[in-house]
Amino acid sequence: MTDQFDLTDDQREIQELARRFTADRITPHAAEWDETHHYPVDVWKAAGELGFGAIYVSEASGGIALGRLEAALVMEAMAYGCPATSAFISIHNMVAWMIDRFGSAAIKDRFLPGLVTMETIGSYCLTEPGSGSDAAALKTSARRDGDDYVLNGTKQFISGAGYNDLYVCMVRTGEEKSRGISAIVVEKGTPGLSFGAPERKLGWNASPTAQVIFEDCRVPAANLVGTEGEGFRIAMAGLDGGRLNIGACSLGGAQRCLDESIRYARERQQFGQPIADFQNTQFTLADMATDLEAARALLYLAAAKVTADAPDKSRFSAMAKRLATENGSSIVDRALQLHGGYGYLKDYPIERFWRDLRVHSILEGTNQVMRMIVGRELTRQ
Ligand SMILES: CCCCCCCC(=O)SCCNC(=O)CCNC(=O)[C@H](O)C(C)(C)COP(=O)(O)OP(=O)(O)OC[C@H]1O[C@@H](n2cnc3c(N)ncnc32)[C@H](O)[C@@H]1OP(=O)(O)O
Repeated sequence: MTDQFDLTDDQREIQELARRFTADRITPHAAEWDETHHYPVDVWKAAGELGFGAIYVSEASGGIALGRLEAALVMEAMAYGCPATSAFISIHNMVAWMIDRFGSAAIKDRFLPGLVTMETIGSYCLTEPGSGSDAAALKTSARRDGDDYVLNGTKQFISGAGYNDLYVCMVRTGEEKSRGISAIVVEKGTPGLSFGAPERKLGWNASPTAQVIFEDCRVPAANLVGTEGEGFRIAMAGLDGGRLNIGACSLGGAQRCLDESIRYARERQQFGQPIADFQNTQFTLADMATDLEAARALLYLAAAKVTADAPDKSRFSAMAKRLATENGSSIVDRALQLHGGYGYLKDYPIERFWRDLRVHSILEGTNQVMRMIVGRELTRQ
């Protein structure tokens, strides 16, 4: 359990704060949000007041300047109630950090105060209809025209599209594949910016997903994050942290399903005894707990490496994301099996976690891309 990990008092404090927030504001409503596809913006604002919108943004920019382990603790705690909500907070934190870490003083002053409090909410726009895993093949163009860039193209699978206020978009400003990409902030309401119809999904219903469409969308050149051509590296650096957070969301969801399974196994009677007394149940629970702790240990180690900016941080982040999301889905699947027919019903929370966690092996880099990152680094001369 997390409690046995050697956390500092400050880390326990933020973990406890996130757990209380989740118990009060997220868990009681998560099933309804899933059912009604509700995007809980009011809950974001309350999370922002606690500093959860800018967990690893510097104090100079108004953030709470904690490390990636603290961020993982918050994501994990929130995902215990609703993985989709927690994952959305993760994306917002990634966007705020990218602006803080790479943005000019002017764009930090302009955009970070709202992002930090979650008065304004940010989206991350990398994927396109024709470029998913091969992100550097993106085509959305940004042509320089005077003091502006003029954007044309479409971004795909964008969380919060149409609802959120700021879109950090990776766009093509040059010919060279990854070095011809820049990052730019586009504000909602900019002429030429529109959104596709909401995607109909298996899960993650509390987080809307749609296309972001640019048609001669004129954006001030001052909105560039970093320098021209730096966008791909900024996008990848953001994902080093984002992938940890998604892994942490899987840990939180899996922990909830393990706890629900233990409770159910003690209560459910079959063949004259609680199913918890059967060796099959005990072995299943034992494996679920072991797989969860193994993934958690690797993820916390990876978080420490990203905080320390260690040379192997990207590899560890990829390994941790892969293990936590795969173990997470497998734990939830076993929880569903242990619940029998009831696990398949919406009367129990398991099926929602099963649907929500499934996408974590796909987004913020498929687990095949995670293996590619690890394999490349291991075999590099
Ligand atoms: C409900 C919704 C369902 C679907 C949701 C989908 C949501 C999303 O879309 S989230 C976005 C997910 N997309 C991804 O994760 C993209 C996956 N792909 C990748 O990560 C990369 O393209 C990857 C790893 C395959 C590498 O690509 P590749 O084109 O070979 O680039 P590569 O040569 O490694 O690197 C190019 C440059 O970036 C730099 N770079 C690479 N990784 C990093 C990093 N982690 N940090 C900093 N710089 C980096 C490299 O050093 C290199 O720099 P330089 O040009 O100076 O040498």
